[in-house]
Amino acid sequence: MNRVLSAGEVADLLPEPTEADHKYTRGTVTLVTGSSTYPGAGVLSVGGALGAGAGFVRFAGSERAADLVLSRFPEVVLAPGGADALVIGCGWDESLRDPARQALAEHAGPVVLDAGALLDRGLRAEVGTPAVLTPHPGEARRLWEQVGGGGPLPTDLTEAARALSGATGSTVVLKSARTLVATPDRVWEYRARTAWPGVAGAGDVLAGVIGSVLARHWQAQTTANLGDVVAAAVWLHGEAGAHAAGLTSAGAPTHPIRASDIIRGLAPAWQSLPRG
Ligand SMILES: NC(=O)C1=CN([C@@H]2O[C@H](COP(=O)(O)OP(=O)(O)OC[C@H]3O[C@@H](n4cnc5c(N)ncnc54)[C@H](OP(=O)(O)O)[C@@H]3O)[C@@H](O)[C@H]2O)[C@@H](O)CC1
Ligand SMILES: Nc1ncnc2c1ncn2[C@@H]1O[C@H](COP(=O)(O)OP(=O)(O)O)[C@@H](O)[C@H]1O
Repeated sequence: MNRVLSAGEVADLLPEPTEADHKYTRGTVTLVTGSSTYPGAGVLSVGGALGAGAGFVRFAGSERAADLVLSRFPEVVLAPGGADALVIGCGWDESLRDPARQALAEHAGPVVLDAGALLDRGLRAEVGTPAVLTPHPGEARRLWEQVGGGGPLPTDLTEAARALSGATGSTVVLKSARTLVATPDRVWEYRARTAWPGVAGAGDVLAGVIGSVLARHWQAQTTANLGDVVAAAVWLHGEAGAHAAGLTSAGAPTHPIRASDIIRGLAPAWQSLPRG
């Protein structure tokens, strides 16, 4: 039976900052995303990281993407420095491999590998645990072939996510209308309340959101289960998409969205969490 987080459980996993918090205690994230081929993915992943509560966001993608990121989000820092969590891969091309390796060499915390980065064997091998891989179904099939899964990837999404997690030893986020988060021994599920978030760039936003939530937990050294933390991030992103599409209550009429709208939906999704 897949675990489905309640809004109350998500609220506990996404705590509000306290008076004692400051930008560094709230989690720092570095994103190696947005190649010159796909600069927009850099902007979208950074937007996800900022909108999910990180206190400090660094960007180490291509120069072209960096210009776009700064013009949209001047709060982002380009100077190198440490981070609690790394997000690598959204809008990947080969030019991001060197900055990714450099960031990994100095890093001990959680790493999110998305898009082309999760299919790069060398890079995967350089990531210590905990690693989070975020394939869509096409990437999941290619990853399964790479890790020598034997036979086709199971068609059942739960089995597929579990198999990929077992074969890679990583937490796997298998994305679709139903998103499965799998660790080798457990599976979480988030079922989207509307299909509008299935648009280009939505997964880039998600990678940033996961990195942001992981950074906060790593920095605070919480004892929360990694799968629970990632599942909470998936919930926040999914509910942000629902808010963006106008689905504020069950049955409300909805409308098309673009991935940038999901970033804007993160605030009302966060605000909808039951507190106290
Ligand atoms: N604004 C930007 O900069 C943006 C940049 N982006 C960046 O673009 C890069 C390429 O990413 P990508 O996902 O577009 O292409 P790719 O990895 O080749 O896989 C596509 C193939 O997989 C399959 N497939 C099956 N099921 C699927 C499913 N549910 N969802 C999706 N695919 C599914 C299907 O193949 P089929 O099943 O038809 O054989 C399909 O042809 C990546 O770095 C990304 O970050 C994007 O994020 C967009 C916004
Ligand atoms: N039918 C759908 N309903 C709701 N969400 C969807 C649907 N299809 C895909 N998504 C979501 O959209 C995102 C797509 O991610 P991905 O395929 O990596 O796109 P991109 O690389 O363009 O960002 C994932 O978060 C996935 O859960």
